[in-house]
Amino acid sequence: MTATIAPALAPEDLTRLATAMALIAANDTESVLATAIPSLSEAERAALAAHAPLTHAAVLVFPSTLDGLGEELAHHGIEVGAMTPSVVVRDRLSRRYAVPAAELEIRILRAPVTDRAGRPCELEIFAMVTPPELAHIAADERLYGRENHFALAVADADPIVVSGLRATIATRMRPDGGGYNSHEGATVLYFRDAHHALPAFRRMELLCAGQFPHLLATHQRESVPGTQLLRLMTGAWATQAIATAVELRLPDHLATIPDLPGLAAATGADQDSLGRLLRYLTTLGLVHTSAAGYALTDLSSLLRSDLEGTMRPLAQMYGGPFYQSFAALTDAVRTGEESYAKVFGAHHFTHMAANPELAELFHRSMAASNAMFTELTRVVDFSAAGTVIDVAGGNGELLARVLTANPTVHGVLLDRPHALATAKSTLAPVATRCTLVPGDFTEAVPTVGDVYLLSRVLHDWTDAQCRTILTTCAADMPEHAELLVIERLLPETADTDSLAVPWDIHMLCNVGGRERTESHYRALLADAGFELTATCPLPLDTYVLRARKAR
Ligand SMILES: C[S@@+](CC[C@H](N)C(=O)[O-])C[C@H]1O[C@@H](n2cnc3c(N)ncnc32)[C@H](O)[C@@H]1O
Repeated sequence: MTATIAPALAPEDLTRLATAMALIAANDTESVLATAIPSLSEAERAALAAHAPLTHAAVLVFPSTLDGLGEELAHHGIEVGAMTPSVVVRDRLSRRYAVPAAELEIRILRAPVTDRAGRPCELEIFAMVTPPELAHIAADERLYGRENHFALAVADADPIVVSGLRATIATRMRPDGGGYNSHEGATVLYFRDAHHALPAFRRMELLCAGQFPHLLATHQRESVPGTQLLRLMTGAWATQAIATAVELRLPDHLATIPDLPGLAAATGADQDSLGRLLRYLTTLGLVHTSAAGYALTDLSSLLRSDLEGTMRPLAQMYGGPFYQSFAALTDAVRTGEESYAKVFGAHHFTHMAANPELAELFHRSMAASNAMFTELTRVVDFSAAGTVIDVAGGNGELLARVLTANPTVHGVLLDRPHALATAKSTLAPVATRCTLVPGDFTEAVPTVGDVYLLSRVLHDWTDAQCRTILTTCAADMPEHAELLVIERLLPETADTDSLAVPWDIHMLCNVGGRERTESHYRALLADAGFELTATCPLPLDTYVLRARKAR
């Protein structure tokens, strides 16, 4: 006589198991990746699939007992192998529901299934023995399915491969904990996209044979949302640490002095405090610390004052005047008016005009982005241009580069009188081919040019003001002349990272302007009678937009 099996599984859990099996049957590695992480490029998806194919879909169920569970599952067509204890999911539930881990009995069972491509996969079943006093866990987990996931198994798990795969997924899905299961000799890393439209695709597991304690620790830290939030909230500390470093001329001294007492003596700083600053700068990637002492990194080398195109003035501006105006960002967001004018009593450009020293620092800071200027002379062929007009060219850094790279070209620098004062020395090496013209681009620009530059000008102004500037240019430029607009471009879609996004806030705060998308600039140019003919990328997320008068 066959013994009757008392059912241990609730009907809703059987339904959930059937749904998970159907999901695997309807998917394969490619489709799971395409659905779960749609922003992956085709190449990334193919590489991920090659390194870590789909291995299982997991469901957490709540039997009253483990006795007879295998037979009951078999009765429903789910043939499972041996049970192993769960460690990671048990610990997650223990933390989530404040129940001691020792009081949770969870086993892992696996049933072979095939995906839609006919590849062998598994249904992974976490079975948590659920006495009545733990019924609330079952109810909550069934409702939210927090432990449901698809898993990718890393074929040849080594630390480099695992860290690369982890980094690729972590740019799209948030790290969501993980652990090492000693019973299975495997590390699991979870990721989550809480906003994914399909609940079944909200979690992903990277299953790696072996132990990766360092990687796991990083993943666990990143999984705590508070860690990331603390880093973000204290971003201003990094701004100030860098400003302090340049104030003390630390990057200059680090070039020759490796030891703390020597650095403290050279900078005139308190040794203990300087040591603490150096430790923070090390975590920011600005100082290299080793047994040999302290040294500059590629990043902090850019802050040396003797470097051509040094970024030191930028560090001084961001840690100085712009730091103060950013403190009033709330006001700018509330009113739509730039906070700089409220903090300093005048619009940015008026304030600069009245403060020559600050204006000089500002213009040097603008010139610090010389990487984009150098590239512009490579991307655009200026050699056939008789005259290049740099409209609001600041301290002449860009025009100097254009004229130096093109020995037959003449240049005209138009700007406010105070800006021209700072331009004379920059343009001294090409002075015989260059004219400085004080003026106002809302009234007139020189009429003799073949190429007109508007570099980082339009982003300082509202759309209406941009139309005035562009209309003035269109009216005064010869028919054949080309207009080159150099700006950061806001991404047309939300999923692309760009420096233009934070700089848009910078513009709001400091000048009352804005960063724009390419299509926004195209429309502004069209309003003034220009047509955009090409857009070419430059370093530091900037672009040159090439335009001609529409015919
Ligand atoms: C952000 S800076 C850009 C400087 C330079 N083109 C560059 O890319 O480094 C803006 C420039 O616009 C100039 N400017 C502001 N108002 C102006 C006006 N009404 N007419 C001409 N230039 C003006 C400022 O003096 C400043 O040099």
